[in-house]
Amino acid sequence: MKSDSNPGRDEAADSVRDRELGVEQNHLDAVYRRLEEKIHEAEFLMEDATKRGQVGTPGALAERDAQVFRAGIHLNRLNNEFEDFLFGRIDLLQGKDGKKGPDGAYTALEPADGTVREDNTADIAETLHIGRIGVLDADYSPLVIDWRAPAAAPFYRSTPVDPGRVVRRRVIRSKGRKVLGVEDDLMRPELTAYLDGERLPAIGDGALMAALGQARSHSMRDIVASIQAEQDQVIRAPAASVTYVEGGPGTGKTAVALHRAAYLLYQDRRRYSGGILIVSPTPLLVAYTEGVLPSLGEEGQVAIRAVGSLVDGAEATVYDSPAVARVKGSSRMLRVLRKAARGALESGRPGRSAVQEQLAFGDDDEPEAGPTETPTRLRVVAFGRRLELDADRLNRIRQSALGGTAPVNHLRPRARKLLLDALWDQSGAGSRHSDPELAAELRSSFDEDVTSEDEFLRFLDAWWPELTPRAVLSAMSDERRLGRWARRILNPGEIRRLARSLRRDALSVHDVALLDELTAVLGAPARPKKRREYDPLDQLTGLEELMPQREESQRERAERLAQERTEYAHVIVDEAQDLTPMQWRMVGRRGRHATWTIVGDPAQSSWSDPDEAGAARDEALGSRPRRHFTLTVNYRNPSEIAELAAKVLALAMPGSESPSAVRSTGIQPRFEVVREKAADTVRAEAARLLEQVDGTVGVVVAMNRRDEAARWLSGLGERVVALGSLEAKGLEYDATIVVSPAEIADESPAGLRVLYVALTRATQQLTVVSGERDEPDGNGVPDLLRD
Ligand SMILES: Nc1ncnc2c1ncn2[C@@H]1O[C@H](COP(=O)(O)OP(=O)(O)OP(=O)(O)O)[C@@H](O)[C@H]1O
Repeated sequence: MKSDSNPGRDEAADSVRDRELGVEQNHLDAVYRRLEEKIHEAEFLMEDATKRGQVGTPGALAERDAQVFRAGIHLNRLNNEFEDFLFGRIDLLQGKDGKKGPDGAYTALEPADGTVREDNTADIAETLHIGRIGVLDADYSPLVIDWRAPAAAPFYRSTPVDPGRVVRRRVIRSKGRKVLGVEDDLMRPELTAYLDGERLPAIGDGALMAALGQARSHSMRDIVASIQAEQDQVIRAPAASVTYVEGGPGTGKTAVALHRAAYLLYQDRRRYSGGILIVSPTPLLVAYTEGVLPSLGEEGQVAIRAVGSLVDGAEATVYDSPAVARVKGSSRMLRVLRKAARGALESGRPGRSAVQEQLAFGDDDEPEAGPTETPTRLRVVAFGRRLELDADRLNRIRQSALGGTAPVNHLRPRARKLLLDALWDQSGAGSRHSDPELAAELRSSFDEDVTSEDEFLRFLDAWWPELTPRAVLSAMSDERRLGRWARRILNPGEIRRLARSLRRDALSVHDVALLDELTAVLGAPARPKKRREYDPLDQLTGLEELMPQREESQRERAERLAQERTEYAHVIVDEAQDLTPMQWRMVGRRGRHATWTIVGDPAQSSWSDPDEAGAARDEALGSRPRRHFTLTVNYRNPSEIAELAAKVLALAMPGSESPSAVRSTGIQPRFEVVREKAADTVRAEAARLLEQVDGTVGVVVAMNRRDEAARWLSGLGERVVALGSLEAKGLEYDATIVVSPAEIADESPAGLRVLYVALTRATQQLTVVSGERDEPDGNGVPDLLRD
């Protein structure tokens, strides 16, 4: 790791470094002066807009609104205290032509002929500073180029093999308004370049290594200052259709996906006002990645949701056993759910109202005991006559209504109409008038007569209740009934396990996809309309739609819109290899008209049947063309850890290649064997690692040991956490302890791939703790990790 206090640095180098820091400090000062001017401008605009509001004509009010909105966004972005707001700089040679882009920078990628002189010297023609958002000087020259602008691309794309116009790439580290350090990479090391007659120096050992060596916290950092060329290709890939990215552990897939969201918004904000959805496998990964987009200046338009929280109101964190998960995730469930939706209707009225059901997603909610008895007879009095439909007739009416293909809840009006037809026939009133107009009038008053009777309404509610997804799911917890609905689709063991798991209180991650499917099968119940705040101005002007609600800030408004959104303009799926077929259907419904970015690694898949999931994914994506990318460099694990993990990869997916690790630490993984109690061994090792690293320590255990492992670590502080194997997805720690590889590998048919995930979480140190089941050798190396 590079350090600013390298003792070997001589005085001359120190003075060059100080001078360069001074140069960057001057530039940063100029940027902040300009930002302050812009903030004042925005504040003035806001004030001016508020005054317009007092004029009160519809035109002035609409204009006020638009102005407040724009100025508000501007202020928000400028006031955001960005850590290292300005982070990069490139020094470039003269371009082939003299054309400039909208950001004031020259557009040519290649240098003009003759720019490099025969003695390998050249002059720097252009210097660009790169930052989180763009800032133009008062004369419209670029003070800072937004990292997503085309002019910033060479900062990421240029390599010594293909340098383009870039001579030197510099990463600037600052805190608040103070420049702390610079790291230079020379893209044309053979060249002696001059800037304003002075030789261009290079400081430091390179930005990437400096970034990778930093201690990890429980939040992911953006990589905007050190995005690598192959990653940049993905981030800036055109949004059309499907961008498909594969890469091994630590290749930056999650980081790239997040930066791509920010890039797409920058490129076409209007188009993505339809929202970007990022689907993440676990709430832990959501929490870990949540801060990255705000650090890039983006909030509001992007929703990061765990796959267990995609359905409104559901917040599932419970994991099913692998055997149950395999059933719930399989596309066979589709047929079971369709049968259950119709079957639940015949079983009778659910115990709670639709509104209660809507609210009944919380973890502590008891699922219902199941539907109450369905009525077998309808008796009403109409036109003074007693009318009655018996069980047989009712059954025929129900079958006829169900003959339609519409969602079950939407067939209720049809069933009601068929009931009324049958009662009308029985009443004999149809023969009273030959005049069609009079007959129609009579029929209409008959219908009114019947439908105003409490008896009829009660009957309809019980006989054709409005079903909610949750009610159907709880009806499926009855093994006998589920057996009927799942006959010849699931085997008896699967039916038993599925029914038992649905009797549990809390919703599991896999239940959420079932609920979503049921919403589609049943038809969405009408949402209660949200009441708007009363705004007297609405009454005056009639500009309801244009006026923002008075007490709602822009951020709240963006959040509310995001909450209400069910479809998105772009969908990004992280850890896509883990989505089950039923989850692909759920995610697919949210992006029916979207463009997509899908990132994943088949070697890390915890789903047992990748082909089945692949088919569901292809169905979700339809015939959209796909653009494939592969990321090849592991930025997380040092080579010592990557080599150990590669042994499991060879078992999990023979023949697949590991990404190459970009650095080595010289520290080999350690092997410990449980002597008496796992608790003591793991706790002692965790305490040791906490001493060794500045950042975090993760202890990964088989899923059924999660709670136990948390107890082992109690009192060791917040830097250390215990995780079930499936929860480790996507996360990283300075050091990890993987407890019993054999237990993790035996958890499910995908166990070896899950173990591969567990072994690739550490940025510095890894300890493997083995029990008896791991059959450790004399050095403590478990069977699965031996050569
Ligand atoms: N260009 C880069 N500069 C600095 N750090 C980087 C770069 N690319 C990736 N990293 C870091 O490498 C680590 C791994 O990145 P990330 O989690 O995005 O990888 P991943 O491919 O999603 O991994 P996994 O498949 O194991 O979940 C993170 O700490 C990330 O910040």
